[in-house]
Amino acid sequence: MLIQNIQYMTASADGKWVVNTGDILIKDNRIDSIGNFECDETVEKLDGKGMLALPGLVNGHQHTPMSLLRCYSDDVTLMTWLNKKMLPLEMKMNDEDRYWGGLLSMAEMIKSGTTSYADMYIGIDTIGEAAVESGIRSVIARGLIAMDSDYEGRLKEAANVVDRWHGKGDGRITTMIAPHSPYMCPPDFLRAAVNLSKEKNVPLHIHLAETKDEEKMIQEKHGLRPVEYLKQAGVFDRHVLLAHGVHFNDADYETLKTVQGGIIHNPVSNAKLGCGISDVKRLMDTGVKVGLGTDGPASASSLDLFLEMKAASWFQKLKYEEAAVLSAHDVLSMATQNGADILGIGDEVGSLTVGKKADLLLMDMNKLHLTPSHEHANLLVYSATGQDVDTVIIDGKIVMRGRELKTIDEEKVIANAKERTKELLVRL
Ligand SMILES: N[C@@H](CCSC[C@H]1O[C@@H](n2cnc3c(=O)[nH]cnc32)[C@H](O)[C@@H]1O)C(=O)O
Ligand SMILES: [Zn+2]
Repeated sequence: MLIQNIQYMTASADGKWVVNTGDILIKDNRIDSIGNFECDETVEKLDGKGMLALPGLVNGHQHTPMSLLRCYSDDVTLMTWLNKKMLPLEMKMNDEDRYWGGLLSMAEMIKSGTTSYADMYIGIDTIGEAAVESGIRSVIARGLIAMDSDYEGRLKEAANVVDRWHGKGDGRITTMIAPHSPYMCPPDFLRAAVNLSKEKNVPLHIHLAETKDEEKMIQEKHGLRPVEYLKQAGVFDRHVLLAHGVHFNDADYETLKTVQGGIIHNPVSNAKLGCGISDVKRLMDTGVKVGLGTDGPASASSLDLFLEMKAASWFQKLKYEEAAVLSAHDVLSMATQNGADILGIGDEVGSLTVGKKADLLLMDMNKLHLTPSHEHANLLVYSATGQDVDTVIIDGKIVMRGRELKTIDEEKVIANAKERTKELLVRL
């Protein structure tokens, strides 16, 4: 496929995003070359005039089936939301619910420009199926909570997810091991999860330092800070995706200095659940990689990463009372290459680079709110929304064109998601 006459964004070594114009040639599932070409008529052409190409966005932390619980419980603290509202309903969810909820999330993500994302949930087989069907790039993991004593069964399920799914969907599906959080995993269970990630040679995915309550709980139970607790269990010996990272002290930043992987910042979820504002500037100054995520649709309520980019930048500027903090350029890198690196797929995706997998979006720039274009990075972060994404290509395949999904029947997903939700509520 040849995308002709397109403006495209690449990040230079100093972290600044620049715009170029040319043609992008995609062969099979990779970016073959970028420049100016003539191709014969056998090559599919895509006119890029008026469009701006970007690397596909990476949503680094998700619980896709929770789309069925969107706006079911809001305006309460995290621990009330999770224990009183989410978990009881999630216990009643079946595979069919998770399939349609998963697909609903994937459709929403693709429509707003997300091409890769990380999922932590249960009933992963149905999520895997939905991911393969939708064409999205997905890093899936069985969320591990020590709710009963069947640790072995849960760890086995997590291992099975890796065995069955790693590399599926033409390599679009990869896997992780996901102990839920310090407060949901006792030490031996957490250590067993770390060992499993070693054994299976896949990264870890865990919630960390999301609330002050968490800090208190871990202190009371184990006499440690959440970061120390993870350190003692060997979490930082592995590549790890740490979701949230809001509450750290000086010693924590010191520990995080050498972390492989990094923090996925979920500003909208953190704001809505009243958790606090992660110190992204300090993390970055410390040398910790920071990516962006929405968290589940029941906490963020929207899966539009363009909204997260705005929130990330706004909140840091407010926190520091300094407009120069967390520029649009930094935020674009968080939503692309940084996220891809933290998901362990940064060699393959995250930038428009020859040889990488062809995951990209074409933004329709012919819009009132995107006119004029002095500085594209600023325009993308501060003015654009997911609705401005016109075309999405994942793994060399067009999954959306002219805002029409090619792999997912949108109306069918909406109808089924509504139906599943109705039935789920009856079961409660
Ligand atoms: N409930 C499952 C495993 C959970 S996987 C992912 C879990 O993370 C929960 N979750 C979603 N967002 C957040 C968050 O921001 N912090 C903590 N947990 C969350 C969500 O409710 C879901 O139960 C079991 O029975 O084994
Ligand atoms: Zn979460």
